[in-house]
Amino acid sequence: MNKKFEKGKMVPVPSHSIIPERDIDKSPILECRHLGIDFGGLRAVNDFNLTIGRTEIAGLIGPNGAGKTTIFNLLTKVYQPTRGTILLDGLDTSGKTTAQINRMGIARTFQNIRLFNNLSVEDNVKVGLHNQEHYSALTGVLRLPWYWSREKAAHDRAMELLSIFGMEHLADHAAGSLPYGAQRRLEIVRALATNPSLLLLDEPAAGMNPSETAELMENIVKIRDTFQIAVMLIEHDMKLVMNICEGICVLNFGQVIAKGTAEEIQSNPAVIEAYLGKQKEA
Ligand SMILES: Nc1ncnc2c1ncn2[C@@H]1O[C@H](COP(=O)(O)OP(=O)(O)OP(=O)(O)O)[C@@H](O)[C@H]1O
Repeated sequence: MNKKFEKGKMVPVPSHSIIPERDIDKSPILECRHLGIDFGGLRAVNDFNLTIGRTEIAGLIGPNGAGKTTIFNLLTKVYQPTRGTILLDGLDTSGKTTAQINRMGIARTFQNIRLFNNLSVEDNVKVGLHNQEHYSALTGVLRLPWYWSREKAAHDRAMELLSIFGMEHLADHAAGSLPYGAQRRLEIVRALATNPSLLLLDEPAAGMNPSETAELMENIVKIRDTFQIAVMLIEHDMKLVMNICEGICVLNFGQVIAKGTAEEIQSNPAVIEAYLGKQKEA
């Protein structure tokens, strides 16, 4: 039987639940084929192959410097690959820009929070929503009726998205004034506002306390279930990864050393030596 993470523990879910089986084989949302990038003489990522299902929560783990963030940068075209192909929903993303990739359906958060600190919480979300807006500059400058109806829709949508994390009451606050955990949640909301089919989260639990992390786990699953999207996350918090990721990929020195379920990964000797073993020593 499937299990899901709820109120701090794994619980069985009934068979009619929308929590999917791993759906990799049903036209994956993402496929990386022989992906690689060199920085001068350094092969930061090499022969990276990965397939992610449409509603899968996937984990990318590995020791510091293994190449995890570089893979996110490749997926979002911050870097163009030296080798290999990335297919998003079956479409080759070669030569696309970061903005084009976002419109194609990949949104991300960053290891170091990147909010507009002086803008309100609501306006930070609207920045993501405006990726979807199509009214002309003239409509905006002249404040034509169409503009106001779009602005009302944007406000309503921003509040709806903020409600995922129970943050509607913070809408008017400056983003920079929020506590750290709330800023991380706002980054996720802003990424969701761009309407992605694949959400990339770079260390979403970094700096969170255990109760915030437990709540985050529930919310990541809730986001996947509500929006029916795929989530790929980089995370050093093994409890989070092992509890909510259906598929886990382990990198070391830019190479995949293991792929599988939490159970398979935890008992893989190469992983224990390269990653979990090192954690135990620490
Ligand atoms: N723009 C760049 N120029 C040169 N080297 C880079 C660049 N970006 C990343 N690297 C190198 O590539 C390797 C992988 O770095 P990356 O940041 O992807 O690792 P990571 O697995 O995300 O690490 P961490 O868990 O510490 O965030 C490192 O050796 C890093 O120094």
